[in-house]
Amino acid sequence: MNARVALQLSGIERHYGEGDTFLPILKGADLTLRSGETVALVAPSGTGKSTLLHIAGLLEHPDEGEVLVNGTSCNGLSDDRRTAIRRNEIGFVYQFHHLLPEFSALENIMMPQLIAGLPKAEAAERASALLDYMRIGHRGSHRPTELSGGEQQRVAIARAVANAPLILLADEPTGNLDPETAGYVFEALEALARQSGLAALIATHNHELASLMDRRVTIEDGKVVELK
Ligand SMILES: Nc1ncnc2c1ncn2[C@@H]1O[C@H](COP(=O)(O)OP(=O)(O)OP(=O)(O)O)[C@@H](O)[C@H]1O
Repeated sequence: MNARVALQLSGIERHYGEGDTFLPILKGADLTLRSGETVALVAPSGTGKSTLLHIAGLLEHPDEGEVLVNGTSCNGLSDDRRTAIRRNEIGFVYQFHHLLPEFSALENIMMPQLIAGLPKAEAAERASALLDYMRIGHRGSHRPTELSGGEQQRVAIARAVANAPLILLADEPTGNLDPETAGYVFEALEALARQSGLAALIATHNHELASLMDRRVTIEDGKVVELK
């Protein structure tokens, strides 16, 4: 595949604790993610999936190694610059949706666009199109508590891609959903990646859903290893 490299992690090292509690988690992890590809990160609990996603998403610094987003090395950038790259290039989806409860589904999806300076009408139009794409166009005026778990998660995905990021990072996005809805959410992520050239890295414990992605990787002894 010759698509451009959206995210490159090289030689990532990360530990927690010191002295007696020293716990090395990532020990030279490498990963390349290209535009339009979906990669499942399937690894046992505690091996460092969330740690890797946080480092990839510029939420944490590695002890060693380099993170390149769209060719830009993020090592040594100011916090402001890292925040700007995160806002413009990276979307996040978590196991629990983290939607703002006092706003409607539509408003939740508009929010990142308004923060990015888009006019209200344009943000509303794009939010509405994303809701349609996720097949929940009829639920736009509802608040998160009025939506089912699967609907909430689809709103969260729509919000994560509202500013057309280059990279989508998802940490157990279907962990609390029933199998049918989980399959639906994975399909939506896949279709988005294919259509918009998004590069998606999705941590999941679900091997069946992982098999829907272009590639599967795991973490073994602190390194990223390709799964067949
Ligand atoms: N802030 C922290 N301080 C100390 N240890 C931590 C910290 N964050 C994570 N850890 C430990 O690092 C290891 C990796 O954590 P991480 O959350 O990345 O794993 P994971 O693969 O995402 O696990 P799960 O599938 O259970 O979410 C775990 O053993 C965890 O207890």
